[in-house]
Amino acid sequence: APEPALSPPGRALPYEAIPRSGRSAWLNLYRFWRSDGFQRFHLLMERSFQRYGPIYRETVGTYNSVNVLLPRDAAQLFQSEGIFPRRMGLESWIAHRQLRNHKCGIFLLNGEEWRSDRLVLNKEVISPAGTRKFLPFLDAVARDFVSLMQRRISKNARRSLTIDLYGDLFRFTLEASSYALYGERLGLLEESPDAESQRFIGAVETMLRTTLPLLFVPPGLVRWANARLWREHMAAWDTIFSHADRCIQHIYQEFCLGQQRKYSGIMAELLLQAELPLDSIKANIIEFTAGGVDTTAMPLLFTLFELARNPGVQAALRQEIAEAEAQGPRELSKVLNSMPLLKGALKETLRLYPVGITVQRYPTKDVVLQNYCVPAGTLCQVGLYAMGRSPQVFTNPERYDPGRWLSQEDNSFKALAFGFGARQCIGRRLAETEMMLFLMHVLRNFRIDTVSKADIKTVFGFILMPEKPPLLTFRPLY
Ligand code: HEC
Ligand SMILES: C[C@@H](NS(C)(=O)=O)c1cncc(N2C(=O)c3ccc(Cl)cc3C2(C)C)c1
Repeated sequence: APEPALSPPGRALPYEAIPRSGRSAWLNLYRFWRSDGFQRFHLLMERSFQRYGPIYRETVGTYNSVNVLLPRDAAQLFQSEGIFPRRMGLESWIAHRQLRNHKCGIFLLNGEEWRSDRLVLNKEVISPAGTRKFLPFLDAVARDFVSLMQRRISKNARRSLTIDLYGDLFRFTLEASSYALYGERLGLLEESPDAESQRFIGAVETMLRTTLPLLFVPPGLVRWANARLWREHMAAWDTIFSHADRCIQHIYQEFCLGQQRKYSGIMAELLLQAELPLDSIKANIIEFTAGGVDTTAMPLLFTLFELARNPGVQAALRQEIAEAEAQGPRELSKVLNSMPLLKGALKETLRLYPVGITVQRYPTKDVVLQNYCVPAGTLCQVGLYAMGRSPQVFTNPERYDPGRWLSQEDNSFKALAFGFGARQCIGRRLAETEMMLFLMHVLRNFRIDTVSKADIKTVFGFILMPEKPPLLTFRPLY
């Protein structure tokens, strides 16, 4: 076969020369729809990288994307994101906001509108100062979770507890994020959790599940083709908004009555600062409330499972926690910063189970990826799931080894689970501290075991989740 046409040195190959997955866009869409391809989107991407190499182009229906998986290509892509980084829009979510005449939060906004809201929100939600203020709230909820488990264990003679933690983890993350956001306990970790909040958790799950088939198809078509799915999607959104409205009303009422001076959560700080109009505060708080449940519960479940099937790692973490405690009572943020192995465990979990399976950008100027010229405005995606399991990027990728993140090797652009730069996940510090505190208190009080050592199958349901939740056993250490 003739040698592939190599471009003269220094000249990038044309865009059209990028390897393509599947010829016909519409046949791809049909195949996706039929084979439930959306649920296995991350696995299909991994296989495409194995077939076509570190860059390929795919067209599914009206959606066209250039996909990369190597850190240096991610770095190249982020260098050309401009000052208003942009991701793929979520038409069905925007359609709901327009239909109900709600403002959009920063996830759905773009350009100047996004930037002005984001800069105000950063101060309370992701800055070190903001994080230090809501940290104690998350610590209180993590301690309550341990008490809940101890109460349950004391109720059975075997002094251990084997349960499907799914529901409890959703209650924990909603309780924790709501306390940080509203300064109010929902009481989800008590014996009889509040029914309305349970309905909210269900609505977030339904909304995320019904978002999936809406991702790649214009909402107008879906409303006609599958009215029931559309109605279910809208009803879930309405439940989410009415729950958040209730919480916001409580705060707003108290805020108008008298300005208490001590910190009482992110929402109160935003009202006090008055740098955002109330309807913008509401739109963003709703995104944080709904976006703070499944996104953080799933990595906790995956971490507990990996620690259960890697007892050596679990013991090393318990040792690090004990040493951190032995240094005497200190400010919580200092305690968390003295547990690098626990931070590495979270990175390991998000490497193998990235909640958001890709990071997307539209480059604002032509960019060269893998020596191909990609024109400005082309949707580009970094395949996080494929990157995290690629032997080209990580040695022994299948091994759950938190220590790999502490070594001297260059890990830049390898830990992208929260995205990158000015548009990275604004909930990053909330999620990280919530997970660190949860694991610190749980590992200090219990040993985690699991019968099944087999890999968990994952499905993509707008967030990456287990096909079947693993059964875990909690044994008290004392
Ligand atoms: C409290 C809310 C909240 C939590 C908790 C949260 N997120 Fe996010 N996340 C957001 C919002 C809001 C955005 C959109 C930010 C923007 O567009 O400015 C976002 C965006 C992202 C993005 C896209 C970033 C980019 O560069 O495009 C990724 C990836 C992400 N989150 C990952 C995660 C992971 C992983 C977790 C948990 C382990 C998580 N998020 C938990 C609110 C949250
Ligand atoms: C899974 C990952 N997808 S991503 C952003 O990487 O493509 C992700 C990361 N961080 C936050 C989210 N959110 C949700 O889950 C969610 C629910 C309801 C609303 Cl109103 C807003 C949200 C956001 C977008 C905050 C989702």
